[in-house]
Amino acid sequence: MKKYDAIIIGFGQGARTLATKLTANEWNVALIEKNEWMYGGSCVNIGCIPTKILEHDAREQKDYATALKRKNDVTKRNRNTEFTSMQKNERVDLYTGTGAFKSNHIITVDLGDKKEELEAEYIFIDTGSESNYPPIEGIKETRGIYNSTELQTLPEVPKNLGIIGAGNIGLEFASIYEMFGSKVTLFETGEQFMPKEEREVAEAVQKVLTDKAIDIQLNARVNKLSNENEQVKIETEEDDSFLFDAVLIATGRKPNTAYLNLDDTDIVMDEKGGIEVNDYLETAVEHVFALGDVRGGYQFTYITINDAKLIADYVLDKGDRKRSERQHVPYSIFMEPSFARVGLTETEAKDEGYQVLTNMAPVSGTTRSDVINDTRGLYKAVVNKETNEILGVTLFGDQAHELVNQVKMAMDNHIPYTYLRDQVVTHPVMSEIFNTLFDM
Ligand SMILES: Cc1cc2nc3c(=O)[nH]c(=O)nc-3n(C[C@H](O)[C@H](O)[C@H](O)COP(=O)(O)OP(=O)(O)OC[C@H]3O[C@@H](n4cnc5c(N)ncnc54)[C@H](O)[C@@H]3O)c2cc1C
Ligand SMILES: NC(=O)c1ccc[n+]([C@@H]2O[C@H](COP(=O)([O-])OP(=O)(O)OC[C@H]3O[C@@H](n4cnc5c(N)ncnc54)[C@H](O)[C@@H]3O)[C@@H](O)[C@H]2O)c1
Repeated sequence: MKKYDAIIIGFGQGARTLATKLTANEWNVALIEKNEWMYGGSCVNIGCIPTKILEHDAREQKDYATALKRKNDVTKRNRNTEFTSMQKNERVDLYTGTGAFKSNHIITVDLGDKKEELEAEYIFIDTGSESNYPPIEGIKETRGIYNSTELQTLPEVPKNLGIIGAGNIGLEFASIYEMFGSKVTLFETGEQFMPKEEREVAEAVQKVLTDKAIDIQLNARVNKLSNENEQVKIETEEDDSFLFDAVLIATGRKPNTAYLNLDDTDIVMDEKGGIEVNDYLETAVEHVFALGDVRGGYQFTYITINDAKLIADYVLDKGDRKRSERQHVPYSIFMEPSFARVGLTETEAKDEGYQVLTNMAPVSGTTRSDVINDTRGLYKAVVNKETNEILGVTLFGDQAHELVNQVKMAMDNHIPYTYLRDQVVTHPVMSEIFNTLFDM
């Protein structure tokens, strides 16, 4: 049996970060990836980068075939870079096969034609997440149903696209495919659109999408999928029926533990199927860690990378960072225009007992909106009345995905809102909106 200092199962962005740090400290590492088209993980191959390329090119009104080709070319190039960076690292053995636990510290790699057993004191699980399919009648056997990975490989844009789930993926894909010419219908079980977000901002998003002729069906419980001729029929509990050329399932992603054989270990799962970890991301088994999507919680590339850095510091004895000390985590939905948030909404802040000041600033009030000829959007801020610290912002409109990081930095460093209110910035840019937004 081959022995290593560490085995990493799954080659996502966290794995790459971790392998680089461990090998720089002279650890010998086995890195196991199940699919040869997934070196670098979801972000590089089927997630962040490919979808943001499509979004960018759709905004630039490129035709779909051209955008698809660019997306595929860049993805291939990035995957090769990921592969080569590990391949040429003399301390890494890259296995293309499926990793599974035989026991707490022994891993079996299924290489197709043979199996190998590997042993290590340290094991890191970075197996990501996979699409979650709700229990809808016909979902498995109906043709024309895709997850986000499959939809973005279609050679042509579906004329009529149904999307089940109006979360991150649902909203991003609705925006992208609408720009490429699809007639999009979104189905969401909830009564409210973007229920966890600031109401005023969610309503502004809903209006922009509706103005684009994206049909948003709320309170819509899809209970049957079937084929009618070459189309997909969606039937809802409310007895409505719809026909589409393609249907995207965007109802969340679940931790990918399917192949790991965790039953033969002492690793403990949480009630949502994520791998339970402590503040240093160590599982119930000593020296076995889980990072990124597979441990449940936030599903963002910057989280898996940050997890990897935290774990590396811990196992290499280079610092004492804890997950609970991680500061504010922002997020963006890359729609057109973009949406972003960090911290609390007004309702959440009040529920937590804060005395708050709030303010909203419409994008139409900025000089930037004249320059770009786009007045759509609304920014909202919530501030702690007692300390002047920012509790949260929800941003919708031009540059939201960039500007949210400015506010995150202010929040992490306890900079009072008055700093953003009074700061001198260049002109005419979107950052100026903070002078107005924080004038409360
Ligand atoms: C369509 C889409 C768009 C997204 N857009 C963004 C975005 O804009 N910004 C953002 O921050 N996040 C985005 N995300 C989320 C982001 O991609 C993930 O949070 C991130 O990639 C998770 O990284 P990870 O390291 O946890 O897992 P992954 O990157 O998924 O890596 C896990 C790897 O493990 C492999 N694997 C699984 N099981 C085994 C096994 N038993 N043996 C060997 N290998 C195995 C898988 O093949 C995979 O390559 C998006 C996701 C999707 C689906
Ligand atoms: N920009 C980004 O950072 C980005 C982009 C895409 C994906 N992601 C990550 O990928 C993960 C998965 O994205 P997602 O959009 O699939 O999940 P999600 O959790 O964001 O949204 C799923 C949506 O589906 C709805 N839903 C669930 N079951 C349903 C049903 N039966 N019928 C109708 N609606 C239903 C939910 O109410 C929810 O609104 C996210 O957690 C996110 O972190 C991030």
